[in-house]
Amino acid sequence: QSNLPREFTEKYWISRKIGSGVCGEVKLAFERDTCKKVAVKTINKKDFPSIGTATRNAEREIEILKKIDHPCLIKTEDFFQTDESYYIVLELMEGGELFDRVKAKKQLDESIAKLYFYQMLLAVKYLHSQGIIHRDLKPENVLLASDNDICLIKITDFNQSKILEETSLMRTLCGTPTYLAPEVFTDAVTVGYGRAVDCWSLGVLLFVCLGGYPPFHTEGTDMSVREQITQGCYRFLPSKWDCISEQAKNLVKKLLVVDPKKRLTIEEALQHPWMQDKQMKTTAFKIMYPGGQAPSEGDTPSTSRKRPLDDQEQPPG
Ligand SMILES: CCC/C(=N\NC(=N)N)c1ccc(NC(=O)c2cc3cc(OC)ccc3[nH]2)cc1
Repeated sequence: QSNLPREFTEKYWISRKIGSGVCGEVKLAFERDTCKKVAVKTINKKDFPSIGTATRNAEREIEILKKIDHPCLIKTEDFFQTDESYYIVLELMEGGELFDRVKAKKQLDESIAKLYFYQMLLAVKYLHSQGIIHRDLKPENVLLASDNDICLIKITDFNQSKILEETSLMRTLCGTPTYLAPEVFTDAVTVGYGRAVDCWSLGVLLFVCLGGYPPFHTEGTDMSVREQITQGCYRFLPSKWDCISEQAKNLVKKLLVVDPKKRLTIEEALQHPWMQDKQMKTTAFKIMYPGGQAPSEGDTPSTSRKRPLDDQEQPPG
């Protein structure tokens, strides 16, 4: 054990390593008084090229982790730090990473992939509503609550996330443009599509869950992965995709659109025919809100909704 803070070891008993990421590892731990199982993510401050960004990144991630509140986003339970590392105590997701589940199953049943994808859409919709772009959505960063196929998922790892704040361009475009050059307007039209990067990644995630292999990869082609992505060049291999519905394929196609302005938004993905599945949504709400009612106006101030939950988050009538 690298020198864990004393107040940490007084409260928790560290067991074994359960996952490892690029910037630190995840260990299983037990809260001494309650014997409750938790996950402890260690983020080493020194494992980064430029020390400054590491600490700033980790502090921003911790700021995000403390601010977010959604059933499909990882929650922190406790937090410690030493000069070398941050120790973040998290709810334990016993099912591990979606990456390993897809690998073990080869490809997910369409109904299971739909249940997980619906939860991912609601989680990312919530993040975007809080002005946060994840920017690193991948199967390694989607955790499963249990070993059952029907289970809650949570998105994690906000290391690459970005908090959208008001920009000087926004303030400029509010004023009278008497002296404003034309290119400020023409360049401005592409501004505000930061969220679209998460929609592309969700398209790749859905492709991997359904097909069991990534749409853009190295083997079997002489195009670089970069070229495949910039040209939107991928294939539905018949052996893997013949058993999958046209509607599912259609949603993948509409997310893996190269032009961010033409790509489906989260809202549009939630409206897609493949997502109009009352039984799946009923199941999703039961695992997301086991206590019963989904939050509505006012009783969960932390969601600070400007308007009542639209039909996406209301339990299906
Ligand atoms: C610090 C919180 C965000 C974070 N990573 N952040 C980052 N990489 N900068 C992060 C990254 C990974 C995890 N992973 C887990 O909690 C986890 C639980 C688990 C259980 C497993 O088997 C039972 C296997 C892998 C697991 N990972 C939790 C949080």
